[in-house]
Amino acid sequence: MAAIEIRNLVKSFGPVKAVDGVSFSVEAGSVTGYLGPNGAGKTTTLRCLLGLVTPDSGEALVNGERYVALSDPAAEVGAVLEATSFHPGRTARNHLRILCTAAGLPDTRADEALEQVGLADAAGKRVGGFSLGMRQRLALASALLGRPRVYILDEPANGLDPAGIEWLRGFLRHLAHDQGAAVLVSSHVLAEVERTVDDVVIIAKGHLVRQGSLAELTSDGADAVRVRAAQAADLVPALEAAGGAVERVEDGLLRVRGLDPEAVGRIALERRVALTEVAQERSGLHKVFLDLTEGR
Ligand SMILES: Nc1ncnc2c1ncn2[C@@H]1O[C@H](COP(=O)(O)OP(=O)(O)OP(=O)(O)O)[C@@H](O)[C@H]1O
Repeated sequence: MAAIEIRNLVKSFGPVKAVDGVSFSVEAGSVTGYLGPNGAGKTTTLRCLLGLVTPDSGEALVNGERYVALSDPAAEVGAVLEATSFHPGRTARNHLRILCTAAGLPDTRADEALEQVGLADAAGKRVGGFSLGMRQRLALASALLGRPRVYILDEPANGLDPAGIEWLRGFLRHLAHDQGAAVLVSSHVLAEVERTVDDVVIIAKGHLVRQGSLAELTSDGADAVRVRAAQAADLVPALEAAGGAVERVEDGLLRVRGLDPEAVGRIALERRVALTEVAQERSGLHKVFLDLTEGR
């Protein structure tokens, strides 16, 4: 049984099909990035998983159950949703203690969770004065309270500075790889999660576009360099001698695998061939995501 399972999920809001037949699963011990442009349907999917939205059809299951059927939700799944609201007058510690009480957890979990997210020093401060990044950490602390093994995080990197994003990366990987948790993390910025995730699910306009492992996403080996030159044919022997696999796309246009643009440029210079174009072509999931998000 997968820790998180989405099966043929469909949800419309009036005429808008927010999620239209999406299926994927997340296993324990791995971080899955749920990626897509703004409005793709990511938040709706996650809200279905957390029982906040009722699907029109299909299923969104945590540990094989619908969220509403979980007997002790705080101990099974931790969530960070977009735009979590906090009472501004409450301290971080009190905010978490209230959640502990509601979930039947000891108060001591509040300080432990604050420590885990690096907010121990701010435990007694009012949340109203917190930066967006601190609020994100506090939201994450609330997800940790019941020590669940499944995490559903909607854009958790929002508002974090580069150091915060680096910290979050290490933290999510630790949860999954060292503690065996299943982590599903949404983002509309590929670069944010690229070094965090093991697997990737990409959606756009409510449809699943691609899913695969990170290895497939970043399969540099399959990336190619586009080379355009009037005398492109003169370059072929030298490119091949340097280890490139050359495809002749059309007269004056080559696609070279196994060499980077810099190496191609150096060879062209040595051969005195004037290039009119030299560009990295992305393949696989990387290209799919860029095609979906470019210009947005
Ligand atoms: N409660 C709602 N009422 C009406 N339309 C909604 C509602 N929630 C979502 N939508 C619409 O459903 C579509 C998918 O939205 P969703 O928030 O799931 O996308 P997303 O991928 O999370 O986007 P973002 O990255 O901007 O958060 C959008 O067109 C959105 O406007």
